[in-house]
Amino acid sequence: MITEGSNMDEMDITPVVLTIAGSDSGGGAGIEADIKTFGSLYVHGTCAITSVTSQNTTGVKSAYELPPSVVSDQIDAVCTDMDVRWAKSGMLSSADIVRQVARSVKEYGLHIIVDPVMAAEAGGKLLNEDAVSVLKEELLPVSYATTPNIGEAQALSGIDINSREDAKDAARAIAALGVKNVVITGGHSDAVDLVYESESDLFAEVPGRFIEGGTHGSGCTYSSALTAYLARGYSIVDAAIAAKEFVEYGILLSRNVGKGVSPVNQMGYMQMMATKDEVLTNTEEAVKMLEDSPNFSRLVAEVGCNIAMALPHARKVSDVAAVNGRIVRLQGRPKVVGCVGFGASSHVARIVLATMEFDPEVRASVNIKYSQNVLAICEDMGLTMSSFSRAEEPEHTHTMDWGVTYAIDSYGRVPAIISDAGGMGKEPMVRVLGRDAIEVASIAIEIADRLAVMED
Ligand SMILES: Cc1ncc(COP(=O)(O)OP(=O)(O)O)c(N)n1
Ligand SMILES: Cc1nc(C(=O)O)sc1CCOP(=O)(O)O
Repeated sequence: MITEGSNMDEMDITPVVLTIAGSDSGGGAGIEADIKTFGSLYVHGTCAITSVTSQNTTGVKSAYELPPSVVSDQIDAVCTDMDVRWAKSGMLSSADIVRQVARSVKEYGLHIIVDPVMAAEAGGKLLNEDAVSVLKEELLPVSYATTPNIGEAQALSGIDINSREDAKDAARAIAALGVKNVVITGGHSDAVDLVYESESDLFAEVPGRFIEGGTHGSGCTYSSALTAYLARGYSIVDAAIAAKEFVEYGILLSRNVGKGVSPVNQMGYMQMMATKDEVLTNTEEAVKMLEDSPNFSRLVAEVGCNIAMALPHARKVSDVAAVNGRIVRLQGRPKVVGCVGFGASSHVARIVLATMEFDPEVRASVNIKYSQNVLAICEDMGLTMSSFSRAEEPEHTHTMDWGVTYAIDSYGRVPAIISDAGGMGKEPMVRVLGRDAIEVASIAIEIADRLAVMED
């Protein structure tokens, strides 16, 4: 129940952040991207619009610049009413607007993150040429951070960036203008972001991955996520790590709207967090089912068992939930050691990741003890089956990646069961595959129950 008191408490702790930027009618970049990002990161977003662009996924068609006094009126309205400490700027359009923003930043003591937006990816100028020098001379000296991409960093520093060392030189040159922190995004030839803290003269590298998907508005989304995390008390490096992850999920879950470059989905991160909870809950329930099944102890392998379920679009072991200490046999019963978390499994997680390369819907697996009886029961249950032989494994591969790929390739599609008869010092194993952890646990328990009937 929301009472007046609890609402007030919430208002007391919600940071208010301000974006000073242009509007993108296509809803992918600019103010629209910023406000959606702020909302999904639990800060209250406010705005001062600098320019109204008629824009879509194919580019900027026209821009209607607002007078600097209208920009400052909006900033005044917000800052005289609310406790605004953190702000960001995006499209500033003209030298006069840049000058006005610098004045307002000083007047209200704002910690501003300047995204030095110069042009839209799909085409369209967003900052007049004569405004660049004003940005360097008047706004950056009063800024907390700036987030140029490689092209913008070159334009601000005058340094050609062809290597990580060049990027470091450029970051130092930009910081010399007076801005405290410089975050160069996008890497030179990789997805690494560079964070430079001028006060300590320290660099941090934030690794990333190239993600296929819509990227329109990625710069705006990154800088607004960075601002939101800073407003929530993160350090500049932690905020840069978190903002990168936010944008990666936004690109991954972008929706295919428009005829050009699809916009980043600023709700993607929230959706992924909700999905993470679902995957954890499903895996935890499945683990409990196995622990509560006395017959499952018959299927506990010598090396122990693990049950794993991956996030949709999983690419790495840390995208897969499993038991962090495996399931073992203790006094004739299955016993879960540890708890369920992401990145907890190596073997079963790799089985799932290799399977998802063929069928992204098959996101779960459990390994069980190998025996001829188990294989006969699987056949009897009508489960589709394939296998691999460790003797055929080439050198320098990971058995789980190679074996699963081999078994699926030779069967022609993803089967429900993949087995191997073991090798020198390697236990033979059966793996059950399915859409979620509860499904594979149910199949494993049915196999265990049938095995009990067969053997007793
Ligand atoms: C109004 C407006 N502001 C900024 C941009 C540039 O956005 P960015 O996030 O750099 O993304 P791209 O447009 O380059 O894809 C913009 N387009 N419009
Ligand atoms: C050691 C081992 N090998 C397996 C196989 O399927 O061959 S399953 C397994 C145990 C589970 O390992 P983890 O906790 O790394 O997923």
